[in-house]
Amino acid sequence: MKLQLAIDLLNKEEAVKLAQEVEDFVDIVEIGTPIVINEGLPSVKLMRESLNNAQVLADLKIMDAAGYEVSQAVDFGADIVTILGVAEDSSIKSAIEEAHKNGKELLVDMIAVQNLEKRAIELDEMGADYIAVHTGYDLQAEGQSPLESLRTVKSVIKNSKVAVAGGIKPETIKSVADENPDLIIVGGGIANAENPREAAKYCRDVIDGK
Ligand SMILES: O=C([C@H](O)CO)[C@H](O)[C@H](O)COP(=O)(O)O
Repeated sequence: MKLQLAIDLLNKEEAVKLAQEVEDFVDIVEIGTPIVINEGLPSVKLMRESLNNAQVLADLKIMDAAGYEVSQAVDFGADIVTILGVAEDSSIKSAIEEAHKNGKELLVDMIAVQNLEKRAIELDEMGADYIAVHTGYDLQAEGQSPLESLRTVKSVIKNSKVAVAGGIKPETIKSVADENPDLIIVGGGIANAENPREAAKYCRDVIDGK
């Protein structure tokens, strides 16, 4: 099981500082959508150049022109790029093809997908590397969590890895880890913690079963 730190609400220099502080405990560092919107792909490049071993995920949430967008993110140093599960099949397929051509991975974000089971089966067959169930900020504000969706998607896919995101905190990560996803994504639970390094270590220990 891998741990990803999602960084959303900082500028790129602050994001690098946070990532370096917790890099020992995380497998993947995400440059979140708000950072990409505010500062563009140079934020991905700066993160890639600033880390030692962690992979860098560019949370582009691609919807169209997918092959091109993936190629750009890869050129700027992304190891994993995200696309939305509600995108057209042709977009998903070209994104997968472009990522794999470059030895990189594609994560499909299931935010706003209505029929999770059906779409997860289709994405699995298309060859998505990760299928991520995700309760976004706006539904978190309504009290929703991604646990039930995680169970649904896990029960139907055969080849893709399953990721889970949305409001996961050190206090709740154990209940998520118990479902055995391949990747747990924690954003504010680490980034907004009083001591982010301690929060990241705690999450790592739970994932490692310590
Ligand atoms: O993808 C995200 C969200 O849509 C804002 O861009 C977050 O990175 C994701 O939800 C993880 O962050 P937390 O919910 O704060 O754990």
